[in-house]
Amino acid sequence: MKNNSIAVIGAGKWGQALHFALSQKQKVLITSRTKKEIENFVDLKTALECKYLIIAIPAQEIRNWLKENFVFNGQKILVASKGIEASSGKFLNEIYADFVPKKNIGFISGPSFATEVKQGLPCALVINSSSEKLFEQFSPFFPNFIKTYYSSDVIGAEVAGAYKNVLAIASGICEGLNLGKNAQASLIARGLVEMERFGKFFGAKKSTFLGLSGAGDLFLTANSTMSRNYRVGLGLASNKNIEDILKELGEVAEGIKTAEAIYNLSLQHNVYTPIANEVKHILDGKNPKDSLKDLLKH
Ligand SMILES: NC(=O)C1=CN([C@@H]2O[C@H](COP(=O)(O)OP(=O)(O)OC[C@H]3O[C@@H](n4cnc5c(N)ncnc54)[C@H](OP(=O)(O)O)[C@@H]3O)[C@@H](O)[C@H]2O)C=CC1
Ligand SMILES: O=C(CO)COP(=O)(O)O
Repeated sequence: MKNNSIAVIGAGKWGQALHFALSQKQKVLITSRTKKEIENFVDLKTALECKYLIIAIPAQEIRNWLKENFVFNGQKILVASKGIEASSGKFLNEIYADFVPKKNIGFISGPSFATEVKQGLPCALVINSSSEKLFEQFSPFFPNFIKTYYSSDVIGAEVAGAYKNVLAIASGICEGLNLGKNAQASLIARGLVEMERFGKFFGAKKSTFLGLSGAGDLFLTANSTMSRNYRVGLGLASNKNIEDILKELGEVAEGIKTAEAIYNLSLQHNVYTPIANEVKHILDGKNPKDSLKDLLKH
């Protein structure tokens, strides 16, 4: 393994933005499923030989990708994905735990649209890991326009990053139905309470939901057409079917599968998650106006 070598795995929107950002300070390799014309693009084998890896592939694909491609040989890893595996209800840290020791892995969270990061606009991110040393190792790789914070609340950051995608779909629906800014602010505020309730059940800290990973990323994503999940919500409000919405989007919208995961987990553990449940029902074909009536019921 080469000392201080870094590679990004997954050259989608976020992988490419992180590659751009980290390349400001040092040479960073990048690889992906599909070969791309990007500087320092290498094959997967070469990337896996790096000491530091940043993995940016969709949450639902991670387990298979790890099974088929990954061999642990001491690498330090940052996970850039945000989602919960729908087929199992597992959080990403649980999936990675079968392949990588906990002290070798961290999870990125916080408000960070790839498009803005790729323009070098300022942003703040959290590196969540049981190991503060891992944060200290990765932090110097980030450019001056990204401020990094450390948190040990891995589960809190994971729940926040995944849940806000579902709430962004809900917020897009709210906007698409022209329900007004009062309704949208209420939805986002209640959504924050809901994600905290869900997170606390799994051991998350309240403070995580009030910071960058929770309120920060939620306010960003649930308020902007730059969010893919928000755009899914807009499409659902105009009665488009989900296949057409996804074809138009051409990129991942993690909130779709995460809504299913939250719905199942909340049923299993009896956690009250009314907004996420309605998003799941709308994705399954319920009329959004009926969902609204159900959410407003006393
Ligand atoms: N975009 C953003 O602003 C942010 C995104 N994220 C999160 O990062 C993750 C990735 O998002 P993003 O990059 O935007 O998504 P994109 O849809 O832009 O790209 C996803 C990438 O994942 C790769 N991929 C898909 N399926 C597989 C698979 N089975 N095996 C290996 N690679 C696969 C694809 O590679 P290829 O193109 O080579 O086929 C594709 O480039 C998501 O979890 C998202 O929530 C987090 C913060 C910000
Ligand atoms: O996570 C993101 C910003 O922090 C990106 O959100 P979308 O996937 O909805 O575009």
